[in-house]
Amino acid sequence: MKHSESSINVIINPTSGTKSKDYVIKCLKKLSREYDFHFFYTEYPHHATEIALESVQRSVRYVIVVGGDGTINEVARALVGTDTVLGIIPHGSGNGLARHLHISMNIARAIDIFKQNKVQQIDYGIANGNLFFCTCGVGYDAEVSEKSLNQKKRGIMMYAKNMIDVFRNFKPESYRVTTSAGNFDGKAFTITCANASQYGNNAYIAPNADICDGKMNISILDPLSAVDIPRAALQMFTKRINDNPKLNELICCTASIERETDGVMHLDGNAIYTSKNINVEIIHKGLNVLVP
Ligand SMILES: Nc1ncnc2c1ncn2[C@@H]1O[C@H](COP(=O)(O)OP(=O)(O)OP(=O)(O)O)[C@@H](O)[C@H]1O
Repeated sequence: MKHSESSINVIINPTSGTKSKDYVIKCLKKLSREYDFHFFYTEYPHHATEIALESVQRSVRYVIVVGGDGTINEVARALVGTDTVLGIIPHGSGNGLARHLHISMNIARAIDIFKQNKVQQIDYGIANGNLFFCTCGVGYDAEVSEKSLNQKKRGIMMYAKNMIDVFRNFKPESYRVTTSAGNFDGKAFTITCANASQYGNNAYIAPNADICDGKMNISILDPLSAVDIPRAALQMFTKRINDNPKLNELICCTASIERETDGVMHLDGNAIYTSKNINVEIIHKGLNVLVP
């Protein structure tokens, strides 16, 4: 790995999203007289973390991700608490963090971020030792993420199919959520700890979440039946989910979620298995990110 403090490491996940990465590489290569880009292609899950860790060790100033929220998570977890700055060229299926930060989905405009060099410190979350930057949660969303694990096909159509398949057999679990802002006790469709306001694709689960306030917005949806889904979906895409009478919101820095058994949890849309008790906390302004 060739590095210097002025170099910019670009980590490309060739499998993220549904579009070819050729155009973005071509655009970046056009700028190679002005910027000292070094390109790295991920070859397997978590490879991005290894490349990012090595970049930090070598004091690389910027690490740019060409990928989606999963790749961003793998890179950003190596950058937290360091001076290395994360750049995002959105190329995933949902691009929740990029959308929250108003980074353009237009590649040429997203690349313009280098020229402005505006750096913002953002918060991130830790759930049972696992980092997240957008959202983490349990319940329906986590089960949909679990179904998407190891599926080769990506994109919104695949995700929509998984959502329908999971909904058919979904049984809400009972939870106890304890926070300094209040508690929740009962069955829930989904519990989402939102550092950013959306899951991706402009589906806003916590429209008022502020990524720099040192807090998370925990959105808890009571059990939903099939007739409740169209309204809840419409409200998510129009930033009005807080109008839904089945939504409970707790805004806090730390939370404990207790459920009936160990099970699945998602972090930025990627499912992992964890214990029945989940401790979540927000770390204030722990990551430097290039923003428009
Ligand atoms: N070469 C590779 N082969 C298979 N999987 C990979 C490879 N490189 C990275 N990955 C995995 O691909 C996963 C998905 O990437 P990513 O989340 O960026 O795309 P996405 O799911 O399409 O977008 P989004 O998360 O925004 O919806 C990551 O979790 C990462 O571990």
